[in-house]
Amino acid sequence: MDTIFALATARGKAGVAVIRISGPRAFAAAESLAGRLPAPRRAGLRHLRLGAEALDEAVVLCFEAGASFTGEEVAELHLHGAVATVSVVLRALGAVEGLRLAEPGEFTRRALENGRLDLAQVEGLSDLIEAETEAQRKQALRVLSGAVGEVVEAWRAKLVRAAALIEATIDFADEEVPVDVSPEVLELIGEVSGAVRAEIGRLGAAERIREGFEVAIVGRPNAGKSTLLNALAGREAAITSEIAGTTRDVIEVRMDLGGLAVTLLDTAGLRETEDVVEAIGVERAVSRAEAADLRIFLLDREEIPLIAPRDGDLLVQGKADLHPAEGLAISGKTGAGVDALVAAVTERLTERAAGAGVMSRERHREALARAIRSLESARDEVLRGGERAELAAEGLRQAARALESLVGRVDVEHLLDEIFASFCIGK
Ligand SMILES: Nc1nc2c(c(=O)[nH]1)N(C=O)[C@@H](CNc1ccc(C(=O)N[C@@H](CCC(=O)O)C(=O)O)cc1)CN2
Ligand SMILES: Nc1nc2c(ncn2[C@@H]2O[C@H](COP(=O)(O)OP(=O)(O)OP(=O)(O)O)[C@@H](O)[C@H]2O)c(=O)[nH]1
Ligand SMILES: [Mg+2]
Repeated sequence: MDTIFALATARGKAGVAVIRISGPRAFAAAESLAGRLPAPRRAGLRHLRLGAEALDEAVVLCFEAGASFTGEEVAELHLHGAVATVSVVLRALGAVEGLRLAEPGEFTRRALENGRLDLAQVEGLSDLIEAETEAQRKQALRVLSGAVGEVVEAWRAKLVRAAALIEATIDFADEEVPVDVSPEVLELIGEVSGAVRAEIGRLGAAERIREGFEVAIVGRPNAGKSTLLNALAGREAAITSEIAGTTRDVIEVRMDLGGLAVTLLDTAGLRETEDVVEAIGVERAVSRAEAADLRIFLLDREEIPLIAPRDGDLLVQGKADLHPAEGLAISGKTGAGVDALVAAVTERLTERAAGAGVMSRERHREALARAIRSLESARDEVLRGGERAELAAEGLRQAARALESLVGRVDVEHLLDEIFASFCIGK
């Protein structure tokens, strides 16, 4: 097994920079620079030297194999965060026999291989590092702490019990008065499918928290959509003008609304048009608005929107500084009503986010759907009864395997490269 090392903190000038070394030669490598190492899990201040050359004065922290993040020997060098310091220490480590630079996510991959984290926790760790808002941080931390593994284990235990009940009747099929286990088996299958379906129902909201909700501003040309976007963004993200048909491309602005990641979309004004380029813009506006989680319809007075609002969408009167208005009314120009609009959007999205479960990816949705299919076929076999018991038990085992793939106990080798490719070096 190679010993790997990398800068674990962000690149560039910083107060402190941490280089992490993991593998069988981690302590030996750290010792070659730092001299006598502090006791494991005790920080010690050391002069790092390469021969006679002083490299830095650093804090050194060691974790023994079996009690570290990766499960291997880990040594950390907490350096002064100068670009030149990091660079000279990385070079010195690269010259140590048996050491090489880590690939992206390789420390975490080792943690997975050594059973320190399950696959869902690895995804949670990846999400945690990507987290920019409070909701993302909370959701990722829950997953990193093993929330997915806990639900999966509870479901799996029920399926294992149901399969065992069936197996028992197969083994004792010759008895005079066979016990009918099917009510209990059906009950267990029903409980697990109900819970799995509920989790599928909560997955969309969790996915939105992870990726961000999309909120589209739509309305007729000149309604003031781009002006509103700029007011919300606090900067001139979109061009505005008195010429109808100014916006053509969809303009995206990322925001944090009450701890939720939101991508706000400014779109082309909706109208029939001879202008080929504008028409493409209108087409994009319609399709992005339809796909968005929420639409803000910016209306002229008494105007009927060109696409249909859905339940929960916001109908807002624009240019409220020019005309008296009722209900939700804003002026992108003066800023009047913008705070109330933000509050209304935040309230609606917060309501949806409240329905989030612990699973948040397409991979999870697929595994849950596979589990449901196997549970349905198992239930059908139980209901048919008699000779089909073996098939019912097999369906239950398949469902259990689908659930286990969530935490990576089976068939996930092919997923790993993709998952780790998105990690930074040093994680
Ligand atoms: N300096 C430093 N800070 C860090 C990390 C790190 O690697 N180094 N982490 C990196 O992500 C996070 C903390 N995660 C960690 C997870 C497990 C262990 C660890 O040593 N686990 C052992 C001992 C557990 C214990 O003492 O209770 C184990 O699980 O056996 C360390 C850090 C955030 N802060
Ligand atoms: N008085 C007033 N004028 C506004 C307001 N919002 C926008 N305008 C003006 O209305 C015109 C159109 O504004 P835009 O924000 O470009 O309108 P838009 O909806 O993005 O238009 P398209 O991109 O063409 O669809 C500009 O001259 C703005 O200055 C407002 O709240 N009050
Ligand atoms: Mg515009």
